[in-house]
Amino acid sequence: MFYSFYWKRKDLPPGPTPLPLIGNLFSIDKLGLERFFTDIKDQYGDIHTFWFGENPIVSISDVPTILETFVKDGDTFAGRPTNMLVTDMTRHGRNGLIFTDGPLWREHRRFALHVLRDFGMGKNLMQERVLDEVTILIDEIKKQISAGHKHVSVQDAIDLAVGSIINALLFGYGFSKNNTDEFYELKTHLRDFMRAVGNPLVRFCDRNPFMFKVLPFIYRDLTRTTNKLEKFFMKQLEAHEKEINFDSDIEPTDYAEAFLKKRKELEVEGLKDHTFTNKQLYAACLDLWIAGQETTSNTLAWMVMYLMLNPEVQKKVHAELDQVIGSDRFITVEDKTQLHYINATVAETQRFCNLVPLNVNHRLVKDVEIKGYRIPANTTILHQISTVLFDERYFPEPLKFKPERFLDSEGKFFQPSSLMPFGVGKRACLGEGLARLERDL
Ligand code: HEM
Repeated sequence: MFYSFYWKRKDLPPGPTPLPLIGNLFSIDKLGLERFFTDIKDQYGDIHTFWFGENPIVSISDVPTILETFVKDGDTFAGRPTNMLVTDMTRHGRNGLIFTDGPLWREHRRFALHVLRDFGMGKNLMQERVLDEVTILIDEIKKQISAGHKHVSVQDAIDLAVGSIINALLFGYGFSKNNTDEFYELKTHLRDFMRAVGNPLVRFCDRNPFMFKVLPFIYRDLTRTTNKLEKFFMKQLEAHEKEINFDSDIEPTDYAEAFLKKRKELEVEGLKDHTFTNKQLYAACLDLWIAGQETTSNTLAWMVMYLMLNPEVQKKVHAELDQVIGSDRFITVEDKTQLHYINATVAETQRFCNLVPLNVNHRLVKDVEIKGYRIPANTTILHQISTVLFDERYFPEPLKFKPERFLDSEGKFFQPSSLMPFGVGKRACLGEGLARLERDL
């Protein structure tokens, strides 16, 4: 009792009392993530500790401290927790982009960003792909309306478009033509996978490999869905590998091709001990799919919903579109600087939909002192985006949907540092550029 209620907590920032074994899970379940985090910030201050099982998580909720730590001292805060059984099971060890750290993560984050940038800025390939999907999406919705459908699911159309963009980025083809079945199959696998990963019992045992040995049935669903997903991705990868011309000098046009060509290059150079392995490729594809699909698709679906619920905002958006773009062409990224009210509406959507109520855990790679607390290396720590986005100090009347909060006195859009839906620092969202493109176009 003395250990549970006092000793293990004595040097950490304050927070709600954790129960032995389950930590604060009862309160989180009762209040929901957003309310729980806002309540503990109000009660214990901007730096506090909550517990997932026996694992403490230090959370920072104010912008100046987040910038001082995660941004200014980025490398110190760039680790990911090491003892995560579920991650290791689903990615065959510490592979991929989201949960790796150290040299492997640095090399593959840089590689993925390089690939994304090559498809984006220079050649505008990404913009073309996104605009193709926008055309298909609008045509599909128009088709359903003129066919007299009483219910048109904009969300489904957005979901398919976003899925097509991610798949084209990874494997070079979309889903919007004759292969929608493939998309729905993958969505089903991913849904089952996320359910299995999110199973409270699985989460509870995540950091205790011992539990896996004692209660292997807990992980049955997880193993089954992981196998299905892996089979799906490996089938696509194997088919793709057969089509690639490794002797051609033409630049790769998707991530898998770039990855496989890089591997070939390293092998030709005689480097056998490299990290461009099949396990890494599978895990990176899984991470890019998981991180890039629902996030963007749900943000866009929320935007449509907010416009429906706020007709006065919708009217102003329309007026700006009529004035700046007209009705005979698509918006391109070049138009962005002139669309102040639309930028503000998009920013307010990302604030208000608060897509990541619990940010991804980071790990301190060395001891630090924050606001008088000495926090040892390897402590799990995060910046809590969700409490920042609803903090009165940065966003007065946070529960109101008000695009105007992002317009200055001349009606020009500005983006404050407190608007951080993609996170900040070295581990900020790797797909931010792509997500912005999809969001804006
Ligand atoms: C509206 C859309 C999106 C939002 C709100 C979002 C938000 C985030 C957040 C909050 C993080 C965690 C930051 C942290 O660890 O502190 C993250 C990480 C990540 N995101 Fe996104 N994301 C979005 C779209 C995307 C897209 C489209 C992709 C892929 C193409 C993507 C790929 C990733 C990856 C790979 C990471 C892990 C980065 C790392 O650990 O180094 N995200 N994202």
